[in-house]
Amino acid sequence: MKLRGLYAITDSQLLAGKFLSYVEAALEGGVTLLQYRDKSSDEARRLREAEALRDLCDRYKTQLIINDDAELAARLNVGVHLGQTDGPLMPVRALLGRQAIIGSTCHAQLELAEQAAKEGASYVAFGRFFNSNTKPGAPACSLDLLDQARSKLHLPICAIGGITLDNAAPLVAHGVDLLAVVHGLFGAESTAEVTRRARAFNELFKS
Ligand SMILES: Cc1ncc(COP(=O)(O)OP(=O)(O)O)c(N)n1
Ligand SMILES: Cc1nc(C(=O)O)sc1CCOP(=O)(O)O
Ligand SMILES: [Mg+2]
Repeated sequence: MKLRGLYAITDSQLLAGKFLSYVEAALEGGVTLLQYRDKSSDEARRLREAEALRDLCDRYKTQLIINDDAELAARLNVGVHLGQTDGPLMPVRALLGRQAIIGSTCHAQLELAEQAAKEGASYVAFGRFFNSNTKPGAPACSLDLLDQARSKLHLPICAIGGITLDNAAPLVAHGVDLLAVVHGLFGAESTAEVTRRARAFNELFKS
């Protein structure tokens, strides 16, 4: 499966009271990957929500990725996204199998991406590219790094951090395969606007 297009990421606070309706609206507009990102330790709710997302993703033929939690990903037979403090990648690859999608946060460091590629990552994520409401403290990353990454790496490149429809086009022009977005997608006022935004993000990959 080609990993290219919109990578929608959930946010439990932003989506409170409209979680599934907003996610479904995004899937309606087209989502290549959907990440369940919930930083709480409420295991029961996390399992319930992740199962609901898996069922929704099955209906829309979208791939579900769980943030941080390889055990939950294994339980649901879906992919996982790992940051630099979320544990080593290789045992997770062994746990989830060769086909599973495993993403790796590489901040603004090409060496981290080269290491992740060696260890079997399915995609590497660089960021943050713009100011992020969701994660204000994330280290900054430049378009120059994308050019270097594009020439050195042979796996999909994901960009994250403050991405909106107004600032995403240069990222795609610099070789990004996946646009990972929270507020720029789910910060919309209505489900119709979420769907419109998802479609518009995907349009950026067609020109
Ligand atoms: C697609 C994508 N890229 C980066 C991250 C950030 O992961 P991490 O550094 O582990 O931070 P948290 O998201 O866990 O707070 C991500 N989740 N997804
Ligand atoms: C979860 C996350 N990781 C980042 C990184 O730079 O590693 S930025 C980020 C938040 C992305 O949300 P928004 O689209 O609202 O800025
Ligand atoms: Mg993490």
